Amino acid sequence: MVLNQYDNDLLKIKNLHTGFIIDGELHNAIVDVNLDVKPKEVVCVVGESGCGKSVMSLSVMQLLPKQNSKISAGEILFNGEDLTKKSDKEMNKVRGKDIAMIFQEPMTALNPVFTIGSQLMEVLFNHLEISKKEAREKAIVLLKQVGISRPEKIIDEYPHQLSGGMRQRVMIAMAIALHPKLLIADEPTTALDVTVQAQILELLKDIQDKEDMAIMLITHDLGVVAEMADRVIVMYAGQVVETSNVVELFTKPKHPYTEALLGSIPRMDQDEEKLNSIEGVVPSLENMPQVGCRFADRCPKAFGDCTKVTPQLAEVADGQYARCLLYDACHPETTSGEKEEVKL
Ligand SMILES: Nc1ncnc2c1ncn2[C@@H]1O[C@H](COP(=O)(O)OP(=O)(O)OP(=O)(O)O)[C@@H](O)[C@H]1O
Repeated sequence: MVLNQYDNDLLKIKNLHTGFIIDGELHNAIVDVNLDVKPKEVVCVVGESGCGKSVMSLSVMQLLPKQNSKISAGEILFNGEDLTKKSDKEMNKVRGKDIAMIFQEPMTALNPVFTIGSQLMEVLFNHLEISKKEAREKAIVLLKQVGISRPEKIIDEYPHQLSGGMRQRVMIAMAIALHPKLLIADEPTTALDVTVQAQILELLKDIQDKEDMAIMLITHDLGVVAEMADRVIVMYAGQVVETSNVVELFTKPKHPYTEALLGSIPRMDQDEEKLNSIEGVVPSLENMPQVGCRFADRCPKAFGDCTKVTPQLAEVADGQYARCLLYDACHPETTSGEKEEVKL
């Protein structure tokens, strides 16, 4: 694939809508998602459970169940080529080689009845014409590269013989085996304890640097975001509600949902007994508001029009985008911080 000289994005998702067929009707799980990942960039996607992070990433990989899901609109451009137009055979070539993915629980991604070596070698055989001996040597090098000591022994072991952290390292080895330009990591450290989590994040950073690889890291952990991200995409109820570089996101969040997420991080100097949380839940697909802001009923800053006018994602500060009527010129914020109702 040749990078389009007019477009410096490695991945560009445009107006993506992906839905599930429930009781014969298509319900969109993600709506009008726009985002991009530049070469070598670490983009973190954050949001509460159920906000569409995984559906978005599985849409990129074309790994959603065909029988009940559908990309109903939009484009997923990778190096300028639309992945939604590719056949299964073409996507098999992209997966692993150009874009790789790791998941939260490596035990579910690894096959328990095959050795680590045979699973790693299979990735190599799928894309490269090499002998068994060469593949085994490459597999050992890869295991070393992800920090597995005694790789010559581990290569012949089965997944259940390894710790959670080692299994995730094996998954990372499989993911980087073919030097992909983009790694999608869906909650890669959630199932691990904190020390192992820190080691895995360190490893991902190190590999990203050495391999010149971009990472789209999906997480609900803002500590991970602060540690890893160049840029952050905040999702809520199937939509991107804010995108910003990491420093601005933490220092000058724009969307009330981002503010609420940041406000729910426990702080050492907090003397309140109760942790801050965002009241309410993300609406289910069947109960998604079709008009207005999807966060309105949980938003402390909501005003009259928020349930009536659907906000669009718009640039609200240099390089910072938010989907919120607070920044719509028709809905000016008063100096007192109160919102004015627009008089038509
Ligand atoms: N196979 C499926 N069939 C029907 N609905 C689904 C399916 N997979 C996901 N959904 C729905 O799509 C919405 C988005 O789910 P998704 O898994 O992308 O959320 P998420 O942000 O990744 O959450 P988590 O952090 O818990 O993984 C949710 O309402 C979920 O119930």
